[in-house]
Amino acid sequence: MKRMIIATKNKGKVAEFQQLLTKKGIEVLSLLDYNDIPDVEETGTTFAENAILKATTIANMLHETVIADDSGLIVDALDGEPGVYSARYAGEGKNDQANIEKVLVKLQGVPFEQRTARFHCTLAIAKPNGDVTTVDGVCEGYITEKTIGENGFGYDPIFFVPEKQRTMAQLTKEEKNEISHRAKALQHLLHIWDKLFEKGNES
Ligand SMILES: O=P(O)(O)OP(=O)(O)OP(=O)(O)OC[C@H]1O[C@@H](n2cnc3c(O)ncnc32)[C@H](O)[C@@H]1O
Ligand SMILES: [Mg+2]
Repeated sequence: MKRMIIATKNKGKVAEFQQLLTKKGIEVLSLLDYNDIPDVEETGTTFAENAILKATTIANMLHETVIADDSGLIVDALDGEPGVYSARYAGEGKNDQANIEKVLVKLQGVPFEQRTARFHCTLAIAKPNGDVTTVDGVCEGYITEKTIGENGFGYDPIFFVPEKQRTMAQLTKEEKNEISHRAKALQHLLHIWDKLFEKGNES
């Protein structure tokens, strides 16, 4: 396995997959390397449904094995919101700033110890023959009261990571990849990698 296509148009995700997979000798391509790939409509109500939808649609379109990532932020005090709707929480425009603002406004007055949250990532790996497998990763933390840090993407500036005593947006890419939901899911996938691609099982 010399290269892998990640079925995403999210630059932040691509950068993280690149860092994680390049050190395994795998070149990462994404949908940003292709022209005219339409957005897959995320009609599922779970991360797994959406990850499978994205992976199988793109594997079928490109006739290649691909990995799709469906992920999001789950805030306990908001009954699990924004959850699967994380990318479009404040509207269809996928505006990170507006999404963050909406979470912070809804959590106004909620004390720190009740601001527990987690990032969830489901990865689906789909082969052109229709085989699909999913793995998950979770990262626990707290929602801050204001944005702190410049790195990462999405909700990283309001996600405090107890292990690192900083927000996700204050971590380097390497530090985020030590603890993130995405890195943990990918680790699970790499554990079953040989089984997925053993002889007679490649296509
Ligand atoms: O569907 P693709 O093309 O992969 O890109 P997307 O940005 O739409 O991705 P999702 O549908 O999986 O939505 C996930 C959203 O959850 C948030 N999110 C996921 N992982 C995150 C991370 O590591 N740090 C911060 N926010 C994250 C962020 O707002 C994402 O836009
Ligand atoms: Mg999406």
